[in-house]
Formats: sequence, C-alpha cells, structure tokens
Amino acid sequence: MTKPMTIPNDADFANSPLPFSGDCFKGQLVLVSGGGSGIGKATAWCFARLGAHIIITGRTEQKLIDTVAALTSAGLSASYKIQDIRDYDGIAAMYADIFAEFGRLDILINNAGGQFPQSAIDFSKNGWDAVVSNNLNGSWYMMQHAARQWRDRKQQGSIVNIVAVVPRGMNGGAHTCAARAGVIHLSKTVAVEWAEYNIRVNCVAPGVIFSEGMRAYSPEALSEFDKSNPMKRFGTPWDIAQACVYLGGPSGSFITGEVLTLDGGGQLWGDLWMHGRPDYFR
Ligand SMILES: CCCCCCCCCCC/C=C/C(=O)SCCNC(=O)CCNC(=O)[C@H](O)C(C)(C)COP(=O)(O)OP(=O)(O)OC[C@H]1O[C@@H](n2cnc3c(N)ncnc32)[C@H](O)[C@@H]1OP(=O)(O)O
Ligand SMILES: NC(=O)C1=CN([C@@H]2O[C@H](COP(=O)(O)OP(=O)(O)OC[C@H]3O[C@@H](n4cnc5c(N)ncnc54)[C@H](OP(=O)(O)O)[C@@H]3O)[C@@H](O)[C@H]2O)C=CC1
Repeated sequence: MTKPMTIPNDADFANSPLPFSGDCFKGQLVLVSGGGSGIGKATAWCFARLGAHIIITGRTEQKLIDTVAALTSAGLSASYKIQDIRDYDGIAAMYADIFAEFGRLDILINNAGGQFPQSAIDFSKNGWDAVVSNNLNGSWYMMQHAARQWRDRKQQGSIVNIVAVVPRGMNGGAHTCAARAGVIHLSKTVAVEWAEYNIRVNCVAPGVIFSEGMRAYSPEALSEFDKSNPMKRFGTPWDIAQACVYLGGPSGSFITGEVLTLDGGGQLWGDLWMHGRPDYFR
C-alpha cells in the first residue's frame, strides 16, 4: 500500500539531499517571497543550506518568524520582511531597505501567490481582480522594483517566477491561468529587454505539489490531483526548490526567458480540475 503523503516541514527540508554541495551561494543574498510556507519555505532552506543569506517575505508574520527561527537554529542565515506583493510603493521601499542594509540582492524567487478554485462563469468581479492582482500585478511589482535596483546600481540579478502549468488551461482556475500565462510572457519579454542589464528572468511551473497550499482545495478535488500525471503522484516542495537553485544560480547562467515545468509529465497526459470534475466531464 502507498504511504499517505504528509506535508513536509522544517526538519524534512533540513535533511533532504542537496542538488549542489558546499557553500556555493556563500556571500549571496536571496529573497524568497511567500517563504513562510510550502514551496517558498523549501526554497529558502535549499539556498540557505548552500550558504546564502535568505530574506523571506509574506503577509503573516508568525509563519515568517517560525521559519527564520528554524533556519537560524540550524546555523543558517535568514531574516524576514512583512510585505504584501500587491503593495507597489511598499515593495519599492522594501528593496531600498534591503540594498541599504546588504548592498546587494543576487536572486529573487518570486513565489508568493495563490487563488481559489471556482468555475469561471461564477467569478465575481472582485474575485477575478483579487487573483489577477495577486499573481500578475504582484509578481510584476516584485520583478520591476528589483530590476530597477539592479539597473541603477549596475549589479547583475536573477529572477525565478513561480507560475503554473498553463499550456492546456487550468480547469477551475481560469483567473490564475490567465495571470500565470501573463507572467510567463512578461518574463520572456523582459528576459530580452533586461539582458542589457545582466538580469536573467526565468519561470518554474509546478504541477501538483503537496504543500500547505493544498489546504485551499476540497477533498474531492484533491483526490483527483495525484491522478493528473502519468507518475500518479504529487511532487514535493523540495523538487521545486532544487529547480529554483538550478535556474536562479550560476548553473543557469546561460538560461533566460525559459519555463521549466515540473509536473510528472502532467501536461502531456492528464487533465486536472481544481474545483472537482463536473458531472458533464465524467
Ligand atoms: C492539463 C494539465 C494541467 C496540469 C496543471 C497542473 C495544475 C496544478 C494545480 C494547481 C494547484 C495550485 C495550487 C496552488 O496554487 S497552492 C497555493 C494555494 N494557496 C493559496 O491559494 C492561498 C492564497 N490565496 C489567497 O490569498 C486568496 O485566494 C486570494 C488570492 C483571492 C486573495 O484573496 P484576498 O484576500 O484579496 O481576497 P478576499 O478574501 O478579499 O476576496 C476577494 C474576492 O475573491 C472572492 N473569493 C475569495 N475566495 C473565494 C473562494 N474560495 N470562492 C469564491 N470566491 C472567493 C471573494 O468572495 C471576494 O469577492 P467578492 O467581494 O465578490 O465576494
Ligand atoms: N502547490 C502547488 O501544487 C502549486 C503551487 N503553485 C504556486 O506556487 C506558489 C507557492 O505555493 P505553495 O507553497 O504551494 O502554497 P502556499 O499557500 O503555502 O504558499 C503561498 C505563499 O504566498 C504567500 N502569499 C500569498 N499571497 C500573498 C501576497 N499578496 N503577498 C505576500 N505574500 C503572499 C503566502 O503567505 P501569506 O498568506 O502569509 O502572505 C504563502 O506563504 C504559489 O504562487 C502557488 O500558487 C503553482 C502551481 C502548483
């Protein structure tokens, strides 16, 4: 019988095998938005264990405090900032503070985001606006303000945007699909525009990843998620974290404007309904 999945925690991330070894990010500063849970937390752990100082951001202070405490008690270097990614001016001020304190930022992992599952025909105007604002506008504000700092200081930078697997749409998630597709094509565009400034911009597209984020989905929808790919299972936050390290760091130095999909082959094979499969499609 397959072992039931559990959401991995700090202790798991402290002990998972690393994709690289040594202190290859020593002296570097990495900002992970939404780093207080799930994929963001795993990514923070992965970079921190490879020597980087990590700044995690999010809206809920307690999650940030707990994650920083777990990292620092493992002897790693981390701090946090409370920041809503929808706050354009607040983000500009946050980067100004970071550059004043550290004098640099090497990698932005633009991970914060989220949505709710619903049939598109039922979206309220506010529901649509909330999801597009969070995932498209919020991702853009985080990218643009970082890029302005890098350009003005003549420093190189690297951005990894966490998106989703959008080529065949996202049933029950049309708002987030539109927003993530927007981020992907925004990234391809600025990957070219910002090459002049030595700024690389890439995307990581997770399929179904078993994280705290899964609590937003009904048991009915969840019971189908692991059947949406030919591997018939969820991926882990650590899978995504390692991809962020690969693309964001020096190993990705000749990669820009790319989307790395980690979905167990789902985009080639399965279908997935974020709010449960309607009877018509059974
Ligand atoms: C074919 C192959 C396909 C393979 C594809 C694989 C795809 C993988 C599947 C993807 C699974 C994705 C997983 C994840 O993303 S996990 C992370 C999930 N985490 C979260 O989503 C948490 C964050 N979410 C939020 O913060 C919120 O959802 C939101 C983004 C909306 C922000 O909310 P905000 O605080 O701004 O919103 P309000 O509460 O003020 O509400 C604003 C309006 O939105 C309406 N709303 C909110 N929630 C719901 C809901 N559950 N149902 C319906 N409507 C909702 C709310 O009512 C407001 O509108 P009104 O004023 O009109 O009421
Ligand atoms: N798990 C999956 O299967 C997939 C996840 N994704 C995406 O990956 C990313 C990480 O998801 P995951 O780790 O699974 O889920 P989580 O819900 O654990 O992570 C989302 C994080 O983003 C933060 N966040 C959300 N909205 C904002 C905001 N407006 N400002 C600042 N921070 C915000 C949340 O913190 P707080 O609420 O405290 O601010 C939270 O820490 C998300 O963008 C998600 O949509 C994409 C495809 C699949």
